[in-house]
Amino acid sequence: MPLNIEDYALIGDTQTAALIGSDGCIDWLCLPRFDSGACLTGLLGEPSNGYWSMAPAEEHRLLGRRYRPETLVLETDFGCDGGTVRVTDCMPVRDEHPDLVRRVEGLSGRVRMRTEAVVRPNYGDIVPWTRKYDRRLHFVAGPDALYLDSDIEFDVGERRLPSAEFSVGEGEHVDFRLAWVSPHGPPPERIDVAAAIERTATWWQRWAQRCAYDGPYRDQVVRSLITLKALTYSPSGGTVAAPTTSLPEKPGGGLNWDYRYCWIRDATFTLLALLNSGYEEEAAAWREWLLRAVAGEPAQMRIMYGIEGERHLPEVELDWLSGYAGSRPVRTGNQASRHWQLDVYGELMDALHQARNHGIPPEESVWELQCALMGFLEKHWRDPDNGIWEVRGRRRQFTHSKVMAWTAADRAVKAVEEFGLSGPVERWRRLREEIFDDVCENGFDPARGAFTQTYDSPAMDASLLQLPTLGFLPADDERMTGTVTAIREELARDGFLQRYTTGAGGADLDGLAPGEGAFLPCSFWLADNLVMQGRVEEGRELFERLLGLCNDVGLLSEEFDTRAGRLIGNFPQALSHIALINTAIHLQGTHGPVEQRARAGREDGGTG
Ligand SMILES: OC[C@H]1O[C@H](O[C@H]2O[C@H](CO)[C@@H](O)[C@H](O)[C@H]2O)[C@H](O)[C@@H](O)[C@@H]1O
Repeated sequence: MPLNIEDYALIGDTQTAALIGSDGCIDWLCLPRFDSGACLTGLLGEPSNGYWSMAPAEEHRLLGRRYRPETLVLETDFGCDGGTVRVTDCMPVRDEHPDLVRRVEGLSGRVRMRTEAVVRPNYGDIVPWTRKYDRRLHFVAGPDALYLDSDIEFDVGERRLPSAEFSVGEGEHVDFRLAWVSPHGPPPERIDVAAAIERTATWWQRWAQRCAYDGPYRDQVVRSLITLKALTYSPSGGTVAAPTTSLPEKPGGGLNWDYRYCWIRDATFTLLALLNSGYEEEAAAWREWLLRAVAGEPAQMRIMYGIEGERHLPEVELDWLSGYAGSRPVRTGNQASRHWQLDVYGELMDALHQARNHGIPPEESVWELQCALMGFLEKHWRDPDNGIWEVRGRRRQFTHSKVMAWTAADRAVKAVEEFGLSGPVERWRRLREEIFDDVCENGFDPARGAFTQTYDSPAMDASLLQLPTLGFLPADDERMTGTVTAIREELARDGFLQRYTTGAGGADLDGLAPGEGAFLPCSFWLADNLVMQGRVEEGRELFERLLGLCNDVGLLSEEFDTRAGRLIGNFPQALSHIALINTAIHLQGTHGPVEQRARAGREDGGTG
């Protein structure tokens, strides 16, 4: 039986990441980048696909685990008859070699430990050539070469399953370091593991200290910010949606996607969360990534890119992997990269508007790009699209997508009005009004008093909760209060929200089998709406219930299975943590991200 998804913790070096179970086992590690082939892939298959365990050899129990305060350095404590022991894990912030370090420390008594380092490059497909030089193991497989240095000797065995047993007494320690090198590079020098851990802890603490939020949810906000920072590929500034692929939306099912890419949508929300938490530098780096990625013909803009802005992300099934809890297929790449999703234009225009509002220094090419995008949008906003949820059925007239087209027009108008940029503002004003009228006429069901998912169906969609946040209508407009009521009636599961209805009717929309859980970002958006409607305590109550879904180290995945009471989907998921940060700031009553976006849309009666 695999561990539950919530039993994992994240470590990373802002270029890649690993997941460590509460049993001390690393079951997921991609080197050297987030999107590289994993060399430990037990998470998505069998132990033979790679893992690195570290735990007492005899019967034992988990005493607790935690991150060191405001860091991404993980401590896991185990107890057994012989005594207690701590395993400290982290990925040092990148210098010469991508690496992961582990320190085992005796806390009391004497504990016999066992470790197994089954390195299997290319997503667990390859048994590497393994050589041993005293306390160093060398694994080679094609483009991957890894070195495992330790204070003890491993026994490699004939089956190339390196393992070791050793004991630690109180005050003693045993160190390990796994480093990746390019196969033609020189072997890495040995390092001082204790110093690397301290340096890494200090780096994260300094970073976390810049957090401007000082409200009652600071611990959760800082953990979420650290998670976002860990998911941001530092050389380019692009943020991956999650560090994993194919953790299922429904255990045992086929809704398994690769999230190790940068979605314009998710990255835009990240930018807003960072800006509002005091991280202007990261926000500026993100904007640079964005400009590089989308450079070129607006018609060729993608909804997602690789971490360096790559466009070719073909979806492939890894048939040698049995999947997390049998959830097949395991996929790499993402077919959604070929989608037409209208909302990304609005998200991009909004993000650049917010960046200007925050004083991120202007760049000449930015406005040029925005004008080109507007030209494209003017011609195409009426086209059906795949929508914010990336449905794989036929393209539709999604109400949320049209509202995002309105957002693009609105922010273009504001760029001229508020920042003195030049453009055909009259034309954009007319466009904004035309889209507004179109949405109110075709995307609103007067009988139900609610906006609907598409122009041709009465179904509800939680993305419509974004309308007041974007400034399309005030939250207390009766069309919005009606929409919130209808969304809760149709999509609430134990108080949390699904994105849309799957199953009868829904399966047709998606072209995929039904069965997903409550989508956590949408549930935070519901809390935002309640707060904006003045129902602050109701909003807070929902927010605190959502905080209760965080695992023991403060992490959230994309969805929650309300029946099983488990986190599901890729993990940890940036969108969920972004929504957490935004709602926490919103609840604090400052002019947080939600209100700022809403004001941006409303102030001049932008509703046409
Ligand atoms: O559920 C089907 C879709 O799931 C993924 O999309 C979701 O994740 C994206 C990244 O966080 C998010 O931007 C999107 O709004 C979500 O619906 C997956 O990438 C798609 O391929 C898949 O169709």
